[in-house]
Amino acid sequence: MSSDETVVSLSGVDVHFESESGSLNPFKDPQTVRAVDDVDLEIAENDVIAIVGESGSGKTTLGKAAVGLQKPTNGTISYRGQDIWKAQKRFSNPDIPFSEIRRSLQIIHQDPESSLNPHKSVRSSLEQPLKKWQTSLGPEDREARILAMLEKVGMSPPHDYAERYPHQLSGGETQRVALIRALLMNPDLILADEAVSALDVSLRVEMMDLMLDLQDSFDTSYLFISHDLSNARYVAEHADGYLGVMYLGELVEFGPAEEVLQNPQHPYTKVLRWATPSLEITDATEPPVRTIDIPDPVDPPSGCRFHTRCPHATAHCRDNAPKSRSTDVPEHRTACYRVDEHSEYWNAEPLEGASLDR
Ligand SMILES: Nc1ncnc2c1ncn2[C@@H]1O[C@H](COP(=O)(O)OP(=O)(O)OP(=O)(O)O)[C@@H](O)[C@H]1O
Repeated sequence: MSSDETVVSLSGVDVHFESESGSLNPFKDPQTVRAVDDVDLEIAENDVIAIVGESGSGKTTLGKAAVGLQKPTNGTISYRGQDIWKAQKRFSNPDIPFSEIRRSLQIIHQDPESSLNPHKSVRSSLEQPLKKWQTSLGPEDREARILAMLEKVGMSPPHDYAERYPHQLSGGETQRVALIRALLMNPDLILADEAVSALDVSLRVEMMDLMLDLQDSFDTSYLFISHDLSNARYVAEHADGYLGVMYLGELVEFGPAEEVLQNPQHPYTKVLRWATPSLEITDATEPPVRTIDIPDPVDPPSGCRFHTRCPHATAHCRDNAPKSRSTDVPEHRTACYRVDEHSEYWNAEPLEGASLDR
């Protein structure tokens, strides 16, 4: 992590959901989806962390947990050392009040229209956070602040945009308003959940550049979630940030973005890299997996969850779940036995179709 102070810290976080199959069939036990399993993550001031993984790997659930919108089943989530969920309890008398935590942890969604009230003008939507959190600002200062922000994000003339309603904005403009709205709260962390995925490809880079540009002026951190490694990489590399890779609820690799991309240690990260043509790192035509089938998160494989697909899996991987461990590079960690030269992995029998080849 950077030397700045930690804003949000997740320690041993699980988020498990009871699936609804039990209600459809009362004789069947409800099943548990392990959306997030045993994740540790530290987000420091001014950090940019991009989390990437296939659909259903638990990215959104992890992000929501980090900003206090999803209660963990196990583990703790703290904001500047204050347990977020303890702060919510009545009579808990926390060091940091929950309202302050709520303000400091903001979210922008894939579909920003859902976070803007269709019956409110842009001005009115942006006034709300200022009225609530910047009570010293009078109406004129508020107006000046809003117009300056609209201008800053390229929505010019700002007076005209301030009058508009969400249906009069393009997708990119709506997303900019959602970003301004989050920033006006002066947050420490913004969860950007697939924030650029719905935009046209040409607008994505523009929006990501804008987010990074504003990060400097607002001193905020981003937890940027994407199923698309090119977007995650763009944001994390440009900010000199971190990249985390999720697979079936687990954070299987984490580290400085450039290091994770240039020197991936988890075989699943290599699959993602292979599947991202813009990276142009490999000319292999076949994906580096034994099977393309993704297991059911309700019933994940034993041991290492990637062992059913991994080209290097052994019986040791099938029978034992690897803990996240450090690689040779500072801050780079992965949940794969292959980084430990003393692991029993190296003496175990490769699974059918797999090999130990490095
Ligand atoms: N409220 C819920 N109740 C039951 N299961 C849930 C709930 N929210 C998420 N899940 C399940 O948890 C798993 C992880 O979901 P999550 O949305 O976090 O993944 P994701 O990586 O963000 O995927 P996507 O990009 O498709 O949203 C999925 O199997 C999903 O069906």
